[in-house]
Amino acid sequence: MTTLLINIKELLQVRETSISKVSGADMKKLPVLENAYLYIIDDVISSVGLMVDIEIASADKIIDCTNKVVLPTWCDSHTHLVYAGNRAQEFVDRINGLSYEEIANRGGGILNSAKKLQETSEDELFAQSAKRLEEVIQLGTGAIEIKSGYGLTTEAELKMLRVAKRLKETYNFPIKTTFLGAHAIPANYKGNQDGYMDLVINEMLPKVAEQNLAEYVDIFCEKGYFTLEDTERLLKAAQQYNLIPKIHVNQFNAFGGVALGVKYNALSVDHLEELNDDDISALQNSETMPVALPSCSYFLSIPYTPARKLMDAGLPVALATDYNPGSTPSGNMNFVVSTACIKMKMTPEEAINAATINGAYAMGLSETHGSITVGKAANLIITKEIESYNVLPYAFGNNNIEQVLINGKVI
Ligand SMILES: N=CN[C@@H](CCC(=O)O)C(=O)O
Ligand SMILES: [Zn+2]
Repeated sequence: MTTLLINIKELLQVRETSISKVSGADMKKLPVLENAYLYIIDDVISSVGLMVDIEIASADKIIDCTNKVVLPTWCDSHTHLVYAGNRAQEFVDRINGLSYEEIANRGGGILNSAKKLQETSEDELFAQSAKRLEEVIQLGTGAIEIKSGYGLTTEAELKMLRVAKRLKETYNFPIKTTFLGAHAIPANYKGNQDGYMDLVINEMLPKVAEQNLAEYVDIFCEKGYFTLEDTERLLKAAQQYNLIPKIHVNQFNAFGGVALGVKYNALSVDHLEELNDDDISALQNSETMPVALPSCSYFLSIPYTPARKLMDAGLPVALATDYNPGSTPSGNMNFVVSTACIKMKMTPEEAINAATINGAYAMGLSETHGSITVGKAANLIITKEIESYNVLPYAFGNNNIEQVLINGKVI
């Protein structure tokens, strides 16, 4: 099957040679071909170029992209998309004055989602999650990471990861899975944090590895959740199973989680709403991707990750949704890109780099996704007719996507 996109007004993120990520001042550079074509054979990009140079005369399917922008699909490297029900009541409680922390202390928050998930059958959990996945694909997401962490018992954690695996198989879609058993201390372990860490490390972790259910390991390293000691214990134990860290750090407090992640070669450190100079120094000369989650900052009214500070220090930044029922009930990467521009003062070029190639890096997918490069997966967004790609972040809240192609097929 061959597909030819012609008359593309702007073809974004065209990289002749594959790069793994972009950092610092390079994030301002977004390579664009104007009046371009793109040719797909089966599920991969076969050639790209200017319309004036096109030599391909026919294809099984031709898509006219006059006045439209084409770009690689979004790479959403941080989600909790597999969850049960919602926490709309807590949203209302927050409007009425309770803080995220107060809600969690009353047994709401993550524990509320864990209770719901434990009571939900695997098939029902799959059905709810599949609906969310289908929705975000229509919004232009073409690769995604999914965490466990709303199970908090061995059985429920495994159930979440099995559901993520089934999504991957059912949709033939790039999904990376992360074991986040250390997301919160369940009520029956209150006052026995070490006991819960023992369960995570000695029972959950080996089963996750043995059943090949995750590639990454995560922990919510935060005051009131898990300490630096817990984090180090987990990351050390995970090494023997070759589970790579991608960790929640610095959401509310900065106390050394970033440096610890770097020490254990974390693929990414995520959140970073609070960030100090030591964190920046730790990230310099590391291969760890800082990941910002602006929709979470928006929803919880907490600070935005200082992306400018990171980029000015020569570092890369990736953008992701954090899709989850508590702090970010939205998997919309278009909103993330807009919010990064509007609130974090990222330029459209920086935000698009952060949401494509750098997101791919944060999932270990930059060899196959995240740019328009010959040989990479033909996962593409075709916009509606727009003046330029600047309109994507500018027209926040609008859906400017007309078509999404996954593995070369319009979905
Ligand atoms: N911060 C930790 N975990 C999630 C939110 C969890 C929840 O409130 O359900 C996050 O990344 O924001
Ligand atoms: Zn998260």
